[in-house]
Amino acid sequence: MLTLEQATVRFGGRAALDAVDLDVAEHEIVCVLGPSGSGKSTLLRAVAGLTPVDGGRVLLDGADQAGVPAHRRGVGLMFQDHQLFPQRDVAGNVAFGLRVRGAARPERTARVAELLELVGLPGAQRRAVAALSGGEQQRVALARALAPSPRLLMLDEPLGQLDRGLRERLVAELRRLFGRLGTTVLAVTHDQGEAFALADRVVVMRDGRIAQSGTPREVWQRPADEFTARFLGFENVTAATVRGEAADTAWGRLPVPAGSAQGEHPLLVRPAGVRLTAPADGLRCTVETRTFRGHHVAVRLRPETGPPLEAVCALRDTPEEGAEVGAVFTAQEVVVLG
Ligand SMILES: Nc1ncnc2c1ncn2[C@@H]1O[C@H](COP(=O)(O)OP(=O)(O)OP(=O)(O)O)[C@@H](O)[C@H]1O
Repeated sequence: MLTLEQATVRFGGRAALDAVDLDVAEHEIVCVLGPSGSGKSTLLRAVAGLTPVDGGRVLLDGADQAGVPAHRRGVGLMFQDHQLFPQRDVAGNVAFGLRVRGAARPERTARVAELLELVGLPGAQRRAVAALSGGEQQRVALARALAPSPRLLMLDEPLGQLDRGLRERLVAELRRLFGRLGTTVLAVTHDQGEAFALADRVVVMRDGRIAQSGTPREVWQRPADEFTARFLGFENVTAATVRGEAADTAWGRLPVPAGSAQGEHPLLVRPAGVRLTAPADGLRCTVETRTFRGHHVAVRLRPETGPPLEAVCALRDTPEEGAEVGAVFTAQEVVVLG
């Protein structure tokens, strides 16, 4: 339903969006992920019609949007800081887009009630927005964006201001809600957890280009390159020379899955692929730090050769800080990167 063809936006000669091709299907939830300045907001603004494209095309349902102003594109926008109208009550905020569209009062009243029910704030019509919690304000902003039934809903860091626990809850709620409504969503976030929990498809951006696009599982399991792997928080990345099902690296010779690309490539070992043994049975390492993460412990190792390694251990198997251990690598958790 949304197509970008070679979409380009330049600011003073520099491309913030650089010949981007992207398709979003009806009912799909796509999350654009990337570091600060990678062009995520520019992408949203170009689709919304708030920033004109300098090259390429934006199509909605097959129609080129060149020259179509933002308010005629039929897209809903929800920004990071909600931008609720503080002088209006909840109903006044939710009804805003409906009023702009000229909906009659009975229709507005019914729609506002329906939406507040949907976002989990039934009966909140007359409450003052200033008196709402951050999570409640976020729900009101969402109801307001959904009110005119946009064909495409765009969210820019929708949960940016909220604390982690609330974000995790809301993200699960949002996914269920969008699924039920069949909403097509293009969301932007720099938070991987949020993107992976919300999206059917994740698009990773770097310097105005798409570095990788795939299902959360695909991107997580097979990051396309070193940039994406590091951006996702993987630290066990090193240069490697791959021959057959083995790779020579600074950590010694590692097993790699059959069919891996051959020759010189960066190589990623997921932390689950680093198993701890007796020092003599693997790469000798010193345990530097241990970080408790609920059901497991992240262990940072200083190997006798090569960069630091991150491993995960079960709570009861965790070695002491300062202990000498051996590291053994599991081929299934090794990814030869592009
Ligand atoms: N109006 C503007 N004028 C000049 N440069 C701009 C403008 N808007 C964005 N840029 C530049 O374009 C690049 C991409 O910015 P953009 O806001 O799209 O990135 P982002 O990925 O959304 O970043 P963040 O996560 O920090 O919001 C940046 O280098 C930014 O400085």
